[in-house]
Amino acid sequence: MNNLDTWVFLEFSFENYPFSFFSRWLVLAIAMARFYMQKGTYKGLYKTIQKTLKFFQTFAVLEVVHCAVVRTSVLVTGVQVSSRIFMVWFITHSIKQIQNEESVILFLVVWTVTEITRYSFYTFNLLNHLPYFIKWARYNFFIILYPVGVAGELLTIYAALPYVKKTGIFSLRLPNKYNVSFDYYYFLIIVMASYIPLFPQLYFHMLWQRRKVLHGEVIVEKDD
Ligand SMILES: CCCCCCCCCCCCC[C@@H](O)CC(=O)SCCNC(=O)CCNC(=O)[C@H](O)C(C)(C)COP(=O)(O)OP(=O)(O)OC[C@H]1O[C@@H](n2cnc3c(N)ncnc32)[C@H](O)[C@@H]1OP(=O)(O)O
Repeated sequence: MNNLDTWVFLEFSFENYPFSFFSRWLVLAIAMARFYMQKGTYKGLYKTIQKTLKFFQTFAVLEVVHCAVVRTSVLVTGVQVSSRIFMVWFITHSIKQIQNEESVILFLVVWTVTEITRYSFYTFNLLNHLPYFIKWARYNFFIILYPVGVAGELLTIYAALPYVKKTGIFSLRLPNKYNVSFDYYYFLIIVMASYIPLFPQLYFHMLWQRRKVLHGEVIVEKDD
């Protein structure tokens, strides 16, 4: 195998990708911890880690592709991945004024802890040597981390609203040659509102998984 083949194998083979995702999020955690220890502040943290974050989180679309081979819901995974990609590219990347908000650091830390736990779970599971602590962490941490992460995301979108209104970013006003109008400000309000029906579905999905894995209960979930 040449270098490219090796890279493609490591990145895209089903057996290896949990480990590669685990190591990426670990790299991000180390970068965040180093930044905070050196500077003593979270201001500027996003700017320092943004390239790594965008690269890793964008690659998470592979998770939707991998739904073809793992026992997981494409709908749940799709909502989870698309909301994260939306946060990364259409909120924090695009609206620079909010990059130093505490809420950004909040969801970044929560995502990182979650993904390190989740991918270490998948990695050890595939190796058939799963330490109980990792299994326990996978199916307990989310109880707190999910709502905290969602709060971080919603507060960040909320903080972006005044800038979106002021700059008119991603909005299309009439008159224009397509004769259509689009207001990103109201779109963001709809996105925030959509957490109300969608988030409980993701949360209950995880609660069902928890009961199945930790307590051996078999639950038939209605799915796509
Ligand atoms: C265009 C604008 C869109 C805007 C949309 C706005 C609405 C959004 C509302 C919702 C927002 C969510 C926000 C979110 O970003 C917030 C956070 O994440 S905060 C941080 C806390 N988060 C979590 O804890 C996430 C927990 N949730 C999940 O992990 C997910 O539900 C999911 C990623 C889908 C994983 O669920 P899954 O069904 O896969 O459960 P399991 O992990 O138990 O796995 C089931 C079985 O599949 C095997 N598996 C799965 N993936 C892999 C893999 N990659 N490699 C190997 N094996 C894998 C796993 O081992 C299980 O197998 P088995 O049954 O044999 O044990």
